[in-house]
Amino acid sequence: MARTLPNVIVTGTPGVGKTSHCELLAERTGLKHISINDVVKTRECHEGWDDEYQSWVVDEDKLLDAIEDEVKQGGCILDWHACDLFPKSWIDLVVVLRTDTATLYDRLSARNYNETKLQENIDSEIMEVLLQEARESYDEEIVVELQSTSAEELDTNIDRIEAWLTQWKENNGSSTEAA
Ligand SMILES: Nc1ncnc2c1ncn2[C@@H]1O[C@H](COP(=O)(O)OP(=O)(O)OP(=O)(O)O)[C@@H](O)[C@H]1O
Repeated sequence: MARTLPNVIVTGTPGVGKTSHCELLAERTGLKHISINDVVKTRECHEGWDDEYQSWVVDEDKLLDAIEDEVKQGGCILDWHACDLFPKSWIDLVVVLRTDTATLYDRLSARNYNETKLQENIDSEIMEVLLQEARESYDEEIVVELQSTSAEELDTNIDRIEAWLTQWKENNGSSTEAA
């Protein structure tokens, strides 16, 4: 069944601004923000807690099962620091947020991340790990890289995604539906 609303992934290194973008985007468009971190925790899609990395060890099959019905209906914004596990057939746009190293360092330090976790995330951003993952997993025309260092960039990014959504609805014959 064709979706009448698209599904969007907002991804990037932890601290780059995914939650900030998804919350604003959901408010402005009516699309549903699905925080995968919350799903993993509340629906127990994990195999326990990793003390070194201070994060859950995710059970990807269980996670996909947990969100499949909802996502297949369309109109979801998937917010996570990984993207390659979501089937291509589910996804219409992949937004990869980026920021510079100094900004990311400040944001993650403010969260009191331990040294291992902080360094791993900084390295990941420098190596463009998420951007590569997105480009390898989805068609290049649906992958968009956006800067998220300033509040102005956040606003511009939301405007761009909103404009893309309007266009998607026109192209898919759902422009008269409520967002
Ligand atoms: N474009 C931006 N301009 C200014 N501040 C930003 C921007 N994006 C994010 N921030 C700030 O950076 C911090 C981290 O943002 P946020 O929680 O949205 O990141 P995240 O990518 O969702 O992190 P995580 O993956 O850990 O959930 C917050 O304090 C937020 O206000």
